[in-house]
Amino acid sequence: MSNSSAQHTPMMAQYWQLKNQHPDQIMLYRMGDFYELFYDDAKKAARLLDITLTSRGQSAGQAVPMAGIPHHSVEGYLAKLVRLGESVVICEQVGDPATSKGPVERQVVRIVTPGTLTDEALLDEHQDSLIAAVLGDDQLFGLAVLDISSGRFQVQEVTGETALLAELGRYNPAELLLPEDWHLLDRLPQQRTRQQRPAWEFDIDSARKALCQQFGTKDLRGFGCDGLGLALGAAGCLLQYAKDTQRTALPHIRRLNHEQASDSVVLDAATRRNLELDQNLSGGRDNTLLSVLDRCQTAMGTRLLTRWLHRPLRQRDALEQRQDAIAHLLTDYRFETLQPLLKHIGDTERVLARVALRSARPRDLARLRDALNTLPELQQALQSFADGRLQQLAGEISQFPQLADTLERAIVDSPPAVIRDGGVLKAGYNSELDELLNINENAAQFLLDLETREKERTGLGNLKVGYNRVHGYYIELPTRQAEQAPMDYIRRQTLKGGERFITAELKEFEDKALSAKSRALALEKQLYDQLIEQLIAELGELQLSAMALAELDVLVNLAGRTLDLDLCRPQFVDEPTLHIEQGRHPVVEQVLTTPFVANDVELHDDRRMLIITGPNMGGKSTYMRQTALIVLLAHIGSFVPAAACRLSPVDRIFTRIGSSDDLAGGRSTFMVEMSETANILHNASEHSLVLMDEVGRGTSTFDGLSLAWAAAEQLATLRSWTLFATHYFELTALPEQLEHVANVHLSATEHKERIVFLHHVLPGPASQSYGLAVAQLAGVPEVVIERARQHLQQLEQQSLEQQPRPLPGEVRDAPLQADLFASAPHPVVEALSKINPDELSPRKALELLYNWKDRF
Ligand SMILES: Nc1ncnc2c1ncn2[C@@H]1O[C@H](COP(=O)(O)OP(=O)(O)OP(=O)(O)O)[C@@H](O)[C@H]1O
Repeated sequence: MSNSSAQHTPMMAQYWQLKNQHPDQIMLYRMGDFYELFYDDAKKAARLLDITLTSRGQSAGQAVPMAGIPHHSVEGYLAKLVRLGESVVICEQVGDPATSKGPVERQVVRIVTPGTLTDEALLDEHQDSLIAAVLGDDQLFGLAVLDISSGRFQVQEVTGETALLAELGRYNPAELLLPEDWHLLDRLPQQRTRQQRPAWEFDIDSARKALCQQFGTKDLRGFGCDGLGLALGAAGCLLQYAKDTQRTALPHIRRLNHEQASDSVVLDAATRRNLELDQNLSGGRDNTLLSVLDRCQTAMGTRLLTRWLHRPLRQRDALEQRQDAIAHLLTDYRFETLQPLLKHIGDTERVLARVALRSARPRDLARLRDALNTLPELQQALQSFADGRLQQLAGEISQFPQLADTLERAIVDSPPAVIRDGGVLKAGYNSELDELLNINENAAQFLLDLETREKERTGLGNLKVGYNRVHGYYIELPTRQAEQAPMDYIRRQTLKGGERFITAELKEFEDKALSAKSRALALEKQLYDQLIEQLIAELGELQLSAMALAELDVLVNLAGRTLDLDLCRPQFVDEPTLHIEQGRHPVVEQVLTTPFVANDVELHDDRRMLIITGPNMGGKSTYMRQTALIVLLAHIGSFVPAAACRLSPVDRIFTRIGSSDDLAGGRSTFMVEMSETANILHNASEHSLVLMDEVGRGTSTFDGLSLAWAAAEQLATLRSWTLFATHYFELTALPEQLEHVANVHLSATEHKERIVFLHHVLPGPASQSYGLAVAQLAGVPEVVIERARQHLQQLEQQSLEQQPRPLPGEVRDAPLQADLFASAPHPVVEALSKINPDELSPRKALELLYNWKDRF
């Protein structure tokens, strides 16, 4: 059904005129107190929102399917639709119903899409809400990312598909814009809301112009973006999309940040996931690095800390500045004076974005008022801090005495949620408004007086003066007294038990009161808009202050956490080093009920790889992950969970941990494992930290062992910092062959036939494997364990006969050990072991031979 088909009613004709411009989005069409949905939109919304599908008369000869949402509860429905990945077009009545002929004029005022949200109710305060655009060929990609709820706008060019996917993994945008018919469409992750845009929207020259216009600059040199091509194309498309959806100017988007991959420690998507930075492996937020580290006072602080964790830095200067600031805040517990002040600052960043979009709510302004009122005290505290970065931040946090004063005078202490019904501005802020409100307030007294007067005049004791929204003011008499109403009473309404009247005097009052009320509301709205304009005039300074406040919050938080979690300051050094004394896993140590066993890591130029062996459950993964987390924390400028730490800067952290199917992407466990390994072997350098956990276990023992061996050899050649945990015992021979490789193992012991894990990392290879002991611990039935034990003995015996274990010092080219676990002994061999040839007749022997020949 569309506008083009046959004759519609005037209302439906108007609807189609707007709907045809947004065929793929759900349209909410304002009609009085409801937002209505029609046709397919109604059917879809009924299904998604579980609301009733009805129909509204007929248009063009057919019933019109319809569903409706009360306007005051639209936010909840919007949130649900957007979370389901839908975009929603909001159509409001803009004409005056009293004066319009035919349907009231309507307009699209806003399009709500998953990536362009700014309403507080639709956003998760602890997570950035991003939209990204991407374009490019097989090799070079332009990527632009916008956070419309803060104004942060970033561009970069990335080389290679893996790097692009890693960046998309880092940003995890709620919505992704792509050129139509883009050849790489299928290779991008499925789950995001994607919008395909016409190719011309990515045009680089037009983008350059639009961006300069947005920022009010001649070129993009000031942002270090002039040399970019594809990234600008992506940014141009993104900006246009943001304007289309918001339908208003975007004054808070004031600059473009050019991100360079070389500034940060690269984390690929798998590493981000494996290290459980802000999401655990089951997708939740508990027991993540962020959950342990974040006690920020403001939501914008939490979001900044999350960004830091996802983008560790390589610039030593910047990191040491942060460390100095944390150390300074720790001295004399200075951070404690700032914490309560920062709490008052709130989420200024998002409040300012709503101010810029002119959608700020009264409570936003109240929060901003509280924040601005806190600044003088905060500044005063900062003045006494003699630290470089803290002083810089203090310089960026301005004070806004005039704005603070205006907001203080203007906004009531606890304003209502919306400006619509008034009650937001304080008495005394504007005399005209006060006067209009006075008329209203005096009305109550006037009516009481009138009632007393009329009772006296008429002698009718049951006379009442009242008000109702439809009929206005009235004088009410019970039916039996209505006959006695004076001549000047004009009948207005008959009720069941009474009559309502109006008098000339009451009518005159009503006109004055009602007009005063609507005039007061209009004036209040106008004054409110003026306030917003005043704030917009200082938006740049306000945004700068908010950014600095968020950083201050993160630093104060890191100082606080240093004390609570017993962290130490890591020291960056030039010579290749990774030295950790008594390192701990910050998350595991929080959840354990038993004491955590701290362990050292000692790597340097002559010792770059550790082959880690030990029983299952021994703590290999924990040891490797804690090392990665310590290195990562050092690279965000934080203190780290260890007694001491010295390290040279790393360029990337790679992890090949655990097994996860990528069924949606059509890749098996082993395929995922090998793709990740390939990525590591292609990209690791001598500055990279590589964690390899049980590589090769996804395939047969021979293949797996050979692959693990070769991968370890290659990493040793690349000289990456490598922690290589394995159950292939053969790999413990590697240190004898390769320089700078060493064995360590996780200790365990047996006590009363039960295994006890000590979790200590000790030099040398593990002495035995304990696999069966762990299985027993896990509750595998005793008969199965016993059977496995017999089988193991048999296998070990055979393996010894076929291939003795390497002697210390013996050098081998490649692993040669038998396929220990893949196969049982051949049945012929088994049968042979059971017969005694001396007892066989020649005929029986020949029979057996024929028999075996037939069967095998
Ligand atoms: N240093 C430690 N101190 C105390 N407990 C630890 C320590 N390391 C690990 N653990 C405990 O042991 C459990 C198993 O650790 P982890 O997963 O690291 O073992 P693993 O050797 O990698 O096992 P698998 O080979 O089966 O993967 C952890 O969940 C934790 O409870």
